[in-house]
Amino acid sequence: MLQAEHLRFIHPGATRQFDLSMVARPGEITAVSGQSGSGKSTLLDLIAGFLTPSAGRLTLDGQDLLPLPPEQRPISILFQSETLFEHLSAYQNLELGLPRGATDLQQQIAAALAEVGLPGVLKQRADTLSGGEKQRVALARTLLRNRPVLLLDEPFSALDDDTRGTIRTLVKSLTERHRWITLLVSHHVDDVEALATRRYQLRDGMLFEG
Ligand SMILES: Nc1ncnc2c1ncn2[C@@H]1O[C@H](COP(=O)(O)OP(=O)(O)OP(=O)(O)O)[C@@H](O)[C@H]1O
Repeated sequence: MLQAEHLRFIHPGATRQFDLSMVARPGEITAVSGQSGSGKSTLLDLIAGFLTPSAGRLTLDGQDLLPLPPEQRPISILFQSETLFEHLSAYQNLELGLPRGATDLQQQIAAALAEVGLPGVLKQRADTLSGGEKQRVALARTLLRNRPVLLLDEPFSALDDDTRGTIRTLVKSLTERHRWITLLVSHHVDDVEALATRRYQLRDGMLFEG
């Protein structure tokens, strides 16, 4: 279980204090909605380690995450537009950041691409993939890195309606199958309706469940 307890933060020069508490459980998608400027990105940045709270606790199954720098946190992030290196192939993008020299790396990467419904794109350059295909490659990267927390920051916004539906279904099934703790930040009510097991509203610097 991922648990934030009274994470406090004030942006430099701002007056509003955030005081954020929530839980997110394995195999579930926890949705956070709120108006523009309510603090959704601030919450994700605190969890990912890009911002440091002035007080509070952040734990994963009891382990304190706050001392860890972003790259050591057991967290993957999926953004609206995927951050693949466009001039590299799907395989090369997936290989980056994985331990070198593993004998079965190629099989692992092929298996991850097959699991996200993209067999056969190993050698294809990222700039020749569609938006939905790039999101699938990014989900394959999450599978390969095997990090238990997935942060989704408006991940479906740039996709057309059909692709949006299929990527949503894929995120839900991967979350359930791999027991990911998935946190979804979205303006879109239909994304939240389709995916969320648990919901929070961000208002006045605080999270309210329901
Ligand atoms: N670097 C910063 N310095 C000062 N204030 C900031 C900074 N970043 C964000 N804020 C303020 O903190 C508040 C929350 O911003 P945040 O980006 O987290 O909201 P959000 O809910 O993600 O908004 P949106 O949905 O528009 O992306 C806003 O009032 C914003 O102006």
